Order: sequence, then structure tokens, then C-alpha cells
Amino acid sequence: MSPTIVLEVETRCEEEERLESHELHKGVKHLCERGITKVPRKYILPALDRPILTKKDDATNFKLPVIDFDQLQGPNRIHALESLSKACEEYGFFQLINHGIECQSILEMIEAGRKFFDLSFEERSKYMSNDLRAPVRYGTSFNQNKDRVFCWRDFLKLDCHPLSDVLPYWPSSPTELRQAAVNYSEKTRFLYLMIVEAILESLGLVETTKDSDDHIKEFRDGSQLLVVNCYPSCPEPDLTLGIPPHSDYGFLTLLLQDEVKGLQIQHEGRWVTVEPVPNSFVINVGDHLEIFSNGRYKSVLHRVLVNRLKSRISIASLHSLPFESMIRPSPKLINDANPRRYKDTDFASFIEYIASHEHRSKNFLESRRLT
Ligand SMILES: O=C(O)CCC(=O)C(=O)O
Ligand SMILES: [Fe+2]
Repeated sequence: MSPTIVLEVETRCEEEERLESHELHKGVKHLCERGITKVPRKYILPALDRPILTKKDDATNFKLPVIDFDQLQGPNRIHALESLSKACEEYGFFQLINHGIECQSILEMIEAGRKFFDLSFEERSKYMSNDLRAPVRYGTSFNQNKDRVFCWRDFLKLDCHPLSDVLPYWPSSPTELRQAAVNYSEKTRFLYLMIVEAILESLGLVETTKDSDDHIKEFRDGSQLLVVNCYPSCPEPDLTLGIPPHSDYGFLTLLLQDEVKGLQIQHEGRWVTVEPVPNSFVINVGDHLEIFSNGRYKSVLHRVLVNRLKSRISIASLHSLPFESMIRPSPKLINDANPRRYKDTDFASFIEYIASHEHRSKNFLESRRLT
């Protein structure tokens, strides 16, 4: 072993001796507050799973499709629907611009999320829970009870539906969090329903927005989970990930990233970075929509890189069908040329699956596929 490697191993060991194992469960913000200078071994990915961080910016040759929400509402709807359909088929992701949610609501939500992670660990830890159905959950990694290797993220998950039932459980500190999250969740929910209408139309399931009313009922009652992701700066970003490759379980995710990049999606067999675009949402197809569209729209793998110098916050609004709904391919999208590709599934089986399996990329969706 070279002298530098010996020294590195020694520093890592010394730091780890000072860290008791239960401290890893307190999250990465806590580790940073303890002043670590090396990534503890629990976070080090096997060499093949590590990200390759290059200085060269791959964004110059990759652009996510952009959908203009204004155009979806205007006389150009047909063209905007074609672009939407192409984006969901080929990328599983798109940027939404001109979405109509004021900057103020967005900034207030990001700021409130940031302040939550600036609270003392004692204050944050009041919301730690192993119950996957708890209305509020603060935690770390992906599934901290199962992950063999931890990832470099802490999270606050707020169940948003029905608001009146869950609100009393939300953190009362920082004082502005509840109001900011109520406002933000209501606005993103409204936007989500408008996008669902467009998606149903793009799949040829409704002729016009007028007769989409019947179809949209089930979506109106759907669940919504706000996830505030906090990725502190990381001393060795090439050894770990903020979130490992995964697809989102629900129907659609509306994601807000701050100005620090980190999100990568799998496209044509490589990892490409999604450049943050101010005032836009990154929207992606979830497993429910892939199943519902009988495989036409793709729930695509994505992951998050961390940064040596900057911390990053993102806010994901995950929208799913109601807890008790059965998710199945739309009968109108099944025919001789397109046989049914997925088994029926529901929320309970998903919860059971993630509670009992270690996270491995698209495994839940794979388990629902008919061969
Ligand atoms: O932070 C990001 O950019 C992505 C977060 C994400 O994929 C998730 O919360 O499911
Ligand atoms: Fe995700």
C-alpha cells in the first residue's frame, strides 16, 4: 500500500472510531456538523456503482424536452400534447416552464425546508419514524433500515392528503414551514391535476378536457407526499451518491431543484445531468403511469450526485393514485398488438415490498411485469 493510501485509511479509521454506529442513523447533516473530513465506510459504494465525476459538462449536448404550460392551455394544445407524449415516451422526464406558480411560493417553500435542516438535531429528530405511513418522517439515506450502503441525503417527508388530517402532525418549527408547505402543496396539486388531464388526452383516453372530468375523479383523491431532500456538501463525492438509481413509485413527480445541479437521469444507456432551469419544474413519469399507460410512458431511472463544495436542496412532490386504488393498465390501451404488460398492483403491496427488500433500482416495477 502506498504511504498516501495508508494515511487515508488511518484518517478514515480514526474518524470512524469517534463516530458511534448509531450516529450514522442521525443523518449526513449531523455527520457534517461533527466535522468529518472523510466519508465513513458505510457510505462508500462498490467501485462499479460509483459516479464518474468529470469536469467536462455533459449538459452541453443534453437538453431535457421543455413543455410550455401556457401552450398546453392555449390554441397550440395539440402540438404541446405531441411534445408531451414524445417526452414521456423517450425520456420519461421533461422541464415544465410557464407553470403559473408564483416565485414567492416556491422560494418560501425552499427557504422553510432549508431552515428545517438548520434546526438542531434534537429538534429535527422529533420527527424520526420507522413507520412508512407516518404523516411526517425525518430520516436519512434511502431506506435506512435496509440499506447496506447509506446514501448522502437526509429527508423530511410530509404526507399532504387530506390536509386537514395531516397538518397537526407537521413540524411546528421553523414557524413558517406549515404555511409554506400548505400553500406549496395546494398549488402543486392543482398543477398536477392539470398535467394529468393533458396526459390522459395525450394517451388518447379522452377527446377533450370536457369529458376528462369522469377520468380525473380518481386522481383528485390521490395521495401526495412532499419530500424535502437535503444533500450537504460531501468531502468525497466520487465515493457515494445523494440517492442511488431508482424510479419513482407514483404517477408523476413534480421536482424543484435549487440552483445546484446533481440530478442525473438514465438516457440512451448513459447518465446525463439535468441542468437546473430557474422557475421550472422537472416532471417525471412514475411507476403507476408506466403501468397505467401499459408501458408506453417510461418510468426512468434517476440518481443524485453530491457536491464537494455546495449543499443542495430539492423538493419532490410525489403524486400517486389513492392508497386503496388498484393500479392497472388502462383497458383502452390493451389490444392484440399491445397485450397487457403488467399485473394489477396496489399501494399496500408496494409498502410491503420496500419494507422487506433492500433498494435495487427498478425492482418494484420489474416485479409487476408480465413476462
Ligand atoms: O434531488 C433530486 O434532484 C431528485 C430527488 C428524487 O429523485 C426523489 O426524491 O425521488
Ligand atoms: Fe426520484
